[in-house]
Amino acid sequence: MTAKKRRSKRPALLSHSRPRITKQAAIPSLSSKATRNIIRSHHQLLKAQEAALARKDLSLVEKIDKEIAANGGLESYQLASKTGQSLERGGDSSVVFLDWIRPTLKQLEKSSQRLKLLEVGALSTKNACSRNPFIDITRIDLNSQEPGILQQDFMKRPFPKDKHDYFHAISLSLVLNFVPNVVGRGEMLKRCSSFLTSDLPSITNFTPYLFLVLPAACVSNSRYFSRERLLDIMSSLGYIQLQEKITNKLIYQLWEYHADLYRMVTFRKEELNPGKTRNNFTVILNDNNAN
Ligand SMILES: C[S@@+](CC[C@H](N)C(=O)[O-])C[C@H]1O[C@@H](n2cnc3c(N)ncnc32)[C@H](O)[C@@H]1O
Repeated sequence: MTAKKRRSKRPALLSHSRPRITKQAAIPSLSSKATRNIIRSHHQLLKAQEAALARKDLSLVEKIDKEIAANGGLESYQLASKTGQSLERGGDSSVVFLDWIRPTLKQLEKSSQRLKLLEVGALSTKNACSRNPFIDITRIDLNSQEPGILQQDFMKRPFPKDKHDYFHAISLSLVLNFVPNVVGRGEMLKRCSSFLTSDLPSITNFTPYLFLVLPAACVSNSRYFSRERLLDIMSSLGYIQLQEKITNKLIYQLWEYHADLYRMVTFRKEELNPGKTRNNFTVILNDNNAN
């Protein structure tokens, strides 16, 4: 009898992502292995830099800065992420969001109002949401790749001053996991609600949305995080989960924001799923009222 070759079961890595869900044109220049390596290495360097910063080791911070630049910096990371969105090995996550909010958009068809969407971490002006006539998108990114994307750090975006500065929905697709600082991730989630409004008169009792996409491994294979922990955090921030889709690589969620449900709770880093092969992804939420 011949011995069957056994495939070793590796734990899911955070850099593996993207299901096939779009007809977008392929960007064939990078192999999927190269794409994964660039994404993984960028995340690792940001994480190492964050740790060096916490230790006030400024020479290491500078050294890592140079290493990031030598690897092509944020631009090369964005190219790798875009490749992940291409037909060959990925998908445009906004297709999922669009599918979920179609009934809402249907209600806007007979009105002149549009669903105002803030897309944080936008890599393209041509995704499915951008092509929908009932959505009015504002796109921002730390490093803008196109004229239709405003170069802006969401964490520094000025808080709304009048009703035009609010949004009916925010998309955070593969952005939260990009934030290297675990407290910063909590701050990012908290900050979203300050930009959301339920003021959409054409729809009775409209409630604003948050569309969240993360690598599945963040919730399925982390020592310090889980779907339940994410649900607890989002509930404390006033969100109710409407939709969820989990693939081998990504978790997509649609949340509805209710300001009256907000009850700030502190969530610290704690071991939820022990295991040597797990990753360390987590989100810390501090009760500091710093919205
Ligand atoms: C992996 S890409 C994801 C892009 C796209 N949303 C997607 O789903 O494929 C992450 C993007 O988020 C951007 N980003 C991360 N933190 C941000 C912040 N605080 N403000 C604006 N953009 C941010 C990065 O510059 C990067 O282009």
